[in-house]
Amino acid sequence: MTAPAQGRTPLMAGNWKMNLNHLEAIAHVQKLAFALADKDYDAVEVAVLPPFTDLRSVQTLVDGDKLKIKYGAQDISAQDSGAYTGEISGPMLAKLKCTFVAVGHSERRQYHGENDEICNAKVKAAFKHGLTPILCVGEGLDIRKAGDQVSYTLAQLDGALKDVPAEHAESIVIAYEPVWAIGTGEVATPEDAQEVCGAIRRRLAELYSQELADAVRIQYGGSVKSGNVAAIMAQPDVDGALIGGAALDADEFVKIVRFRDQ
Ligand SMILES: O=C[C@H](O)COP(=O)(O)O
Repeated sequence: MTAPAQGRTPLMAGNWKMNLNHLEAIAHVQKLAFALADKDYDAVEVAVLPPFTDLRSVQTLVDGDKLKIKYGAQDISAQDSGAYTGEISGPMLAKLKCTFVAVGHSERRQYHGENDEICNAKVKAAFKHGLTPILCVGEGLDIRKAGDQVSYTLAQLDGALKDVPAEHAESIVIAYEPVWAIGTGEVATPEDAQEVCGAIRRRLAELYSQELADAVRIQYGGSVKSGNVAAIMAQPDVDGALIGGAALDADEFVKIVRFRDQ
């Protein structure tokens, strides 16, 4: 087994989006746990990001059976509490022992108007409550066609990390998700993924330090499947994947987690 680049443990996270109710969630996580209950499973960190309504069920299962699977939410409010109908706060997610929370997923940006300022507030809210943000960045098709994918994505990174101190930023996870590859079956080439993930790491070194940049995990997301994950993971600056559609099939997700076996 090859050692993870720079000692970074790969993170494979399944973003279920608005799929699987709390009963289906229990069955799904049990299946993952059974399939991943061996020693190699320690070489990859595995997480699921279910809908809010599933989190208590997943927590009960993970706690009760002492599973190594981690879990988190798909969004977080920038506020701690109060009259914010429909929102879920950092303290609520922390109480559910969430490890991760996705921030700025392109679907939040597209359908809920989340801009870099909002993402910045949400990143800070996550850290305030001991949660690890998985900050999603990435360009749309027009930007890609114009060849501006690196500058566009780095501007999103800069905006979301504004005034985030190094002691927090060192544990962030960045997910590079080109919007044109999400749910389309059109996966970025490994070289496309490396180009932007490498640029993200260089920007982290400029914003903070090389040491911090070397420690941060950068995922690729966008039509990841068992058949393409190994080539993407072979890139030096790709440390995992944020998986949407393929994460809803437990067998397929397990194959992705076991990318080294392919
Ligand atoms: O969060 C996951 C991404 O949006 C990727 O989704 P996908 O694997 O269905 O393309």
